[in-house]
Amino acid sequence: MQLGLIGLGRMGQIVVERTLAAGHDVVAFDLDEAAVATAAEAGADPADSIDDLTNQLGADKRIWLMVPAGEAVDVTLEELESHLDGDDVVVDGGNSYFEDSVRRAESCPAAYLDCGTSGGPAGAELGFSLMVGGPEWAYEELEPVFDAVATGPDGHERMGPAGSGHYVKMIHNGVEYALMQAYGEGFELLHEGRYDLDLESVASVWNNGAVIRSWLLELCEEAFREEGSDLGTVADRVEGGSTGTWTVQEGLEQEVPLPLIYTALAERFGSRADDGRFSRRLANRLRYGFGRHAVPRRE
Ligand SMILES: NC(=O)C1=CN([C@@H]2O[C@H](COP(=O)(O)OP(=O)(O)OC[C@H]3O[C@@H](n4cnc5c(N)ncnc54)[C@H](O)[C@@H]3O)[C@@H](O)[C@H]2O)C=CC1
Ligand SMILES: O=C(CO)[C@H](O)[C@H](O)COP(=O)(O)O
Repeated sequence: MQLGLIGLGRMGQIVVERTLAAGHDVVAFDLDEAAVATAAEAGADPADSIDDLTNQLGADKRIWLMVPAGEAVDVTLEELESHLDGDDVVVDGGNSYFEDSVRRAESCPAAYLDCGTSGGPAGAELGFSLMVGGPEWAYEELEPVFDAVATGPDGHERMGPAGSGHYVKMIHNGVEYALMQAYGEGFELLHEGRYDLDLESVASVWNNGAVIRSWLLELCEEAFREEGSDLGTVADRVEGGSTGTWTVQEGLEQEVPLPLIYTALAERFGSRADDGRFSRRLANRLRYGFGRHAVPRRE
């Protein structure tokens, strides 16, 4: 298959590499020329504009967007619009708000798949977990690419109609916030508590058979190994927050109580006051662990 890839940052480059490794062809475009050059070095055909990208794709275009959620997706779709018809498929693999995806699916001339992507840059080798919403025929058409980008055939699933992929990913992120908060509180108590503990050892022993073992806990272990038990210069400022906010808003609309997710979100907002909480410093470092997000540091 030939795939057009727009957005070649931390996540897009991985989609390029995994798609090429599975024997498909990739035409790659990004506003940043250096990112296009990196994709070309990996074996993709470079494009210098969206016009160029669509010209290089034949009929029945398959295009994957991996640009930041929000305006960049709308701008890209506007530019693509005149090149698309009903036999084409566009995948949005970013963290778009699900209602935006429903709107885009209605107005896009191509079949539109909203694809929640989990695993982050750190999960590149293993492959991602993909939660896909949209028309069944388009999902089936893209299955060879999903097989390549995901951990394999079990790493992707069609969730339902338009919006459902990004809806599931939004709630996944709410869960992610709450889990980070729970690990953060536990390690904060261990850090402030009665014993002088090596937190890397605690995380390591928990990761070997304990009920609470997980990838996030492996990232805690990595964070303590790389930063030290006191987390060194990692600041107590946790960035991000959009997907958690949407999850909490949806909980309110559906009248489903989400006290843990809400508290984790409130902690993030509270962290911007800078009062040194250990749990917030661990959450800050974990966002680097899974997402390669920048780590605010203390002076
Ligand atoms: N980093 C992570 O852990 C994860 C990120 N995501 C989502 O994937 C999407 C991409 O994330 P990252 O790769 O981390 O971001 P990134 O910031 O590393 O890369 C975004 C790329 O898009 C390019 N870009 C921006 N506007 C563009 C436009 N109009 N046309 C063409 N290229 C454009 C930028 O130049 C950049 O190379 C976002 O929606 C993000 O929320 C999803 C799961 C995990
Ligand atoms: O989707 C992700 C992980 O699953 C991204 O890393 C996302 O950026 C995390 O959300 P936030 O930026 O609000 O921490």
